[in-house]
Amino acid sequence: MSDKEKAGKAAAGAALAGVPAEPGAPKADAILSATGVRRAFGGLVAVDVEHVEIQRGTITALIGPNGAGKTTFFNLLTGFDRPSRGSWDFDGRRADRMRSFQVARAGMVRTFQLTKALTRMSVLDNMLIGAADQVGERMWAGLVPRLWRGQEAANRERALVLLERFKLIDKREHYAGELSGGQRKLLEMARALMLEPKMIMLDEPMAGVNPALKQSLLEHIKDLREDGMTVLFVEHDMDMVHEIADWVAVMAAGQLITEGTPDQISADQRVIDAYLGAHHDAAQH
Ligand SMILES: Nc1ncnc2c1ncn2[C@@H]1O[C@H](COP(=O)(O)OP(=O)(O)OP(=O)(O)O)[C@@H](O)[C@H]1O
Repeated sequence: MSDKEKAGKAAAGAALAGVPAEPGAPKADAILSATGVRRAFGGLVAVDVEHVEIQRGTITALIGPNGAGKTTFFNLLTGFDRPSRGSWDFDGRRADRMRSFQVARAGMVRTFQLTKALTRMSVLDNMLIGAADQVGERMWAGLVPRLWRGQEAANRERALVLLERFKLIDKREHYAGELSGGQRKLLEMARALMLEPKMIMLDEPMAGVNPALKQSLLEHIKDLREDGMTVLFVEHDMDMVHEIADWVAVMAAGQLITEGTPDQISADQRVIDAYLGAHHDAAQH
């Protein structure tokens, strides 16, 4: 472990010391604080979170069985979906009425899986529209030539620095579709960083990544914290959660059922039941 990583982990641990392992636990310095967030699709309540706070400068994992509402909750917080009710503050500003691009501008940025349209663009073009796609990828894809002309040199410079950091610089003129699964994940993260976020939200950053690249991705995620960012990520792989998360929030059937350190969560009977319950249900279908 590098000195920088040790310092980052220790600072995150100190910030969370004494926070009770219970849903909605207050944090000393919450960058995000959400209350009464509910999203129903017809009769199905996908998200019903009473209260949650995310401590600034930490890596928080959001876990829960399939269909727990994790992705829907991400979509709500980042303005890509609208709640049935609820409110939240991000970095001291009311954010629940913001549109997705306003949320991104305020500093809360999520990664997106590379869609078909993006895989047909070069890696560098993907970076240059990295900021823009938070307002709707399809709309912006058509504007790339104009962006190219109008772009500031600073954007290009930043893109190249990030591609270097994520070891994708040699691929900059390649189609994104030519990248391996792991390299795509790196590109998704690098694109989100074009916006210089304060908080980055990663949806299953390890899905489809081979073991060789997993370690490198983990290091990149820790670096985000060491650079002062707050990280919230959805993940199913508990080994990974143990390795990098300072804190874990658990959702089941739309609700936040508990929070705590990775060790506390692994030992929590409610968490074990939630996962076993989900498997049990699946087995019955
Ligand atoms: N647009 C939608 N219309 C109707 N139902 C939806 C919609 N989006 C999500 N749902 C439902 O809401 C519930 C929560 O889904 P969500 O994708 O948020 O769960 P998740 O925890 O991210 O699951 P996974 O781990 O499988 O990705 C599911 O029952 C899902 O079928």
